[in-house]
This record gives sequence, C-alpha cells and structure tokens, in this order.
Amino acid sequence: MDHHYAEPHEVMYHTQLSREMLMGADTALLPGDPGRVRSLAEAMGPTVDLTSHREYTSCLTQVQNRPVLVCSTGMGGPSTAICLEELARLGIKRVIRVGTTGSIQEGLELGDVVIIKAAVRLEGTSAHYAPLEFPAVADFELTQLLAYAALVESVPHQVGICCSSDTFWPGQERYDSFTGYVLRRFQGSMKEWQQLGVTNYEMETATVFVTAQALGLQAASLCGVVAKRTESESIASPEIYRLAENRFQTIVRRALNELLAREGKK
Ligand SMILES: O=P(O)(O)O[C@H]1O[C@H](CO)[C@@H](O)[C@H]1O
Ligand SMILES: O=c1cc[nH]c(=O)[nH]1
Repeated sequence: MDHHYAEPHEVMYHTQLSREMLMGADTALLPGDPGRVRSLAEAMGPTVDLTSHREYTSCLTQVQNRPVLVCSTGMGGPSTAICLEELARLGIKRVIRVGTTGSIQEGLELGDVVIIKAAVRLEGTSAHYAPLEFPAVADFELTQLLAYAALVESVPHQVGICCSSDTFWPGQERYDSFTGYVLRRFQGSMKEWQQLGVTNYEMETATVFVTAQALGLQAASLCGVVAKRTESESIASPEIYRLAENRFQTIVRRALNELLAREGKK
C-alpha cells in the first residue's frame, strides 16, 4: 500500500496542522467537541495550543516526555474521516476517540464510561472506506489497555458495542425533535439494539474504527454517559457532563502513561 506522508512544512487543508507542529507525535486523542480539547490535553500533561480551524481545534500535550496530539473531530462521520486522513498523513499511528454518549442498557448509569469494542455502522461515511459487510472493530490491545486503566482507577465502566448514528434525533430514535416524527425504519430500532446487547448511541466511533483500519492505524474509543435513554431522551445536567469528562480523562491518562512508559523501555 502506498502511503502519502506530508512534507514536514506541509500544512493540511482542513486541520491546518503540519508534521513539524506535531513534533513526532504518533498518538492522537480525538474528542468530538473542540471545547473539550484544551481540558483533555491539560489533564494529560503540559500543553501548548496548536491551531483552530473549522471544527478542528488542536493542542499538543506531553505524556512520559512524549508528544501526544489532541484534536477535535467535530460531530459525525464526514468531519471525523477528514481528520483521520490528515492525521495519518502527518504520521499519527494510533487514535483514541474520547466522547460522550447516551446509554441504552439498564445498569449503565449517567457518568459511567463505555469502552467501545465494536460499533454498529448506522452512518454513511465508513461505507466510503469499506463495504458494509466489513466490521467496525476496535484495536484489541488498545481497548484492553483502556479497560485495564478503568479497572485500576476504579472508574465505573463497561466494555460495550455502540451504535454510531449519523443523526442525534431519528437515528437514535428520539421523539423530542422539532416534528417529533421518526421514520418507520427507526421506529422500534432502540429496542432491537437493546435486544442485541448494544450499549450506547453516539455518532463517530464506527467511522473512526473503519477509517482507521483502512488507513492502517490503531483505534480505540471510550465515551462518558451523558444521557440515560432507558429513562429519558434528555441530556443530563452540566454536573454529570463534568463527572463523565473527569472519568474518561482519568482512564485515558492512566492508559497513555502505561503505554508510553512501556514503549519507552523498549
Ligand atoms: O461529545 P462528542 O465527542 O461530540 O460525542 C457525542 O456528542 C455529539 C452529540 O451531542 C456527537 O458528536 C456524539 O458522538
Ligand atoms: O444521547 C446521546 C448523547 C451524546 N451523544 C449522542 O450521540 N447521543
């Protein structure tokens, strides 16, 4: 497979990042929300701002004296795939989505974290990279490491299967929308996903997993629960959002320190 790496000074069109700016980072943390980039980076280590263009806000942080990129993907598949394409060209080899989610199983509470091992491809972008028969699966070792980190940090979590939907309302069978109408195709879909053991709804993980596989990157994903869909369609309070944020930061910090320390010893 040909790989088209960028020249050191070459600035990527969408993310406005260059290889020089990444200082050799091969690992990226990918929140959806640009507003979470700085706090996530600072929770890992000393941080410098890089750039902000469209939905892509980025910082460089340091873990075990190694640079780690934090870059937002924006919401949904298309902007996420663009982000991965450009980061691959800049030498990123490993990505971890750090997101928020709505749980659909009893027992997954507000503020809990879901470590995602696979994703239902209820989105369109990943089909541009692999046929629908191809699974959206996480990198096994990276996912195992996140689960280990959650365990040793005593963070309430489950390892699960998410449903990545292109839409927040109909695809996630929400009726509290402008019209309140959900296409017949999606009516009753939440019950079917529950029956199949799907744990949560969000919007980017399937794209991250399939695109990463197509580009030859390792990918993992974890999401904090900010809506408990077995009880309500609403998003929980800002306090719950902060609790979830705190918890996924704790897991990622522990996992990255383990991983980069191990690699430093090799
Ligand atoms: O908090 P982030 O990472 O954006 O993730 C979730 O939040 C957004 C919807 O509110 C979607 O992007 C969804 O996947
Ligand atoms: O319910 C939710 C909460 C966060 N993000 C989603 O996509 N769905």
